[in-house]
Amino acid sequence: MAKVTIIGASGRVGQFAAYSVSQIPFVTKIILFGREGNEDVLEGTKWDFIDSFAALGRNLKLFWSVDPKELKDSDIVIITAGIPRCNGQDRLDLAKKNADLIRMYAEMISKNAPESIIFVVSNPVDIMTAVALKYSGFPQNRVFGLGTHLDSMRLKSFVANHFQVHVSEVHTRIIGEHGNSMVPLWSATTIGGIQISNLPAFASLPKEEMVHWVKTAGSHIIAKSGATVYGPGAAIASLVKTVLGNENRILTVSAYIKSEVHDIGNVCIGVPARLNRMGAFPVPIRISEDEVKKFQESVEKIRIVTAEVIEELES
Ligand SMILES: NC(=O)c1ccc[n+]([C@@H]2O[C@H](COP(=O)([O-])OP(=O)(O)OC[C@H]3O[C@@H](n4cnc5c(N)ncnc54)[C@H](O)[C@@H]3O)[C@@H](O)[C@H]2O)c1
Ligand SMILES: O=C(O)C[C@H](O)C(=O)O
Repeated sequence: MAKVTIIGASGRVGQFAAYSVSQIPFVTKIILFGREGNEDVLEGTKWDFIDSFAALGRNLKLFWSVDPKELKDSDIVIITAGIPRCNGQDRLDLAKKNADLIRMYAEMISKNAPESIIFVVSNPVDIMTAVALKYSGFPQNRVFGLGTHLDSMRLKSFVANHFQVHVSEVHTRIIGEHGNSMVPLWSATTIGGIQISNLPAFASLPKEEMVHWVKTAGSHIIAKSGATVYGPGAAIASLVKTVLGNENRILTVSAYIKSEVHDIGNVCIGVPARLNRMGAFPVPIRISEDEVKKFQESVEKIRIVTAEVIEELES
């Protein structure tokens, strides 16, 4: 039995995330939360969802609201509200505009659902996670962001295709910024449990092209269809299932690190974390020298923008 609230439920990602979350068997209550003025969209979406539940034989309670009090007793609150980037923009261009909103929602969640877990999706997700952490006042494990989970899924799909294996045979991850400075961890990539560099086909793997595609996948999709929706929505639901199902899977989310990756820390960024009913717990890891260098660069980039955004919020 679990209650999930989606803030930004009138938006594209919020709607598909809500739909994907509604398919998790133990989710029994969903609140589609939106801002005043969007009541009609939320009302229409609610009834559309209820039709889908009838068709699929799902039995759960689903409401919409613009009243913060309805956040009460949420087990997890997903924040998808915020401006998305347009064709040609970088995710970091959204930082200052979305920070005010995330701050407002973090304070609202802290007041109305003080025991919940906050799951940030809005971009730039690493910085918005830091803003949500600061202004909710929640412990570090109870605030995390989608981070590089979606990027890791994108890479996984390419690797599985290249090796002609089912995606479940591929374990790979990308750490760092959900953006240009992301770092693929080939040292932590296995296929069928075998370290990828021990497979002869690794030599012909077009690694650079694959990573380039992962880095540009979001902008490519936005340029063609206007928004990324189904990838993020499904990725969000799989993390919600992992957390609420207390699965203790290790997935790559944006979380506050202290010193887990070669003593680099004091920032929210994409790292492998154990996810369970208490939230996200970064796993101490050791990676190759080259990967550490790139991760450090990614961290410093995010650290600077995070500091600028928080400074502006405080002024
Ligand atoms: N982390 C990821 O991997 C990932 C993936 C996809 C989208 N995103 C981000 O999610 C966010 C939403 O994307 P989308 O495509 O659903 O956008 P959208 O424009 O379809 O929806 C935006 C939502 O935010 C709400 N919103 C916008 N400004 C608001 C304000 N000032 N006050 C209150 N609510 C406001 C809207 O009402 C709507 O519900 C964007 O920031 C986007 O970049 C992140
Ligand atoms: O690329 C975007 O702006 C949306 C999202 O971060 C994504 O990677 O799909």
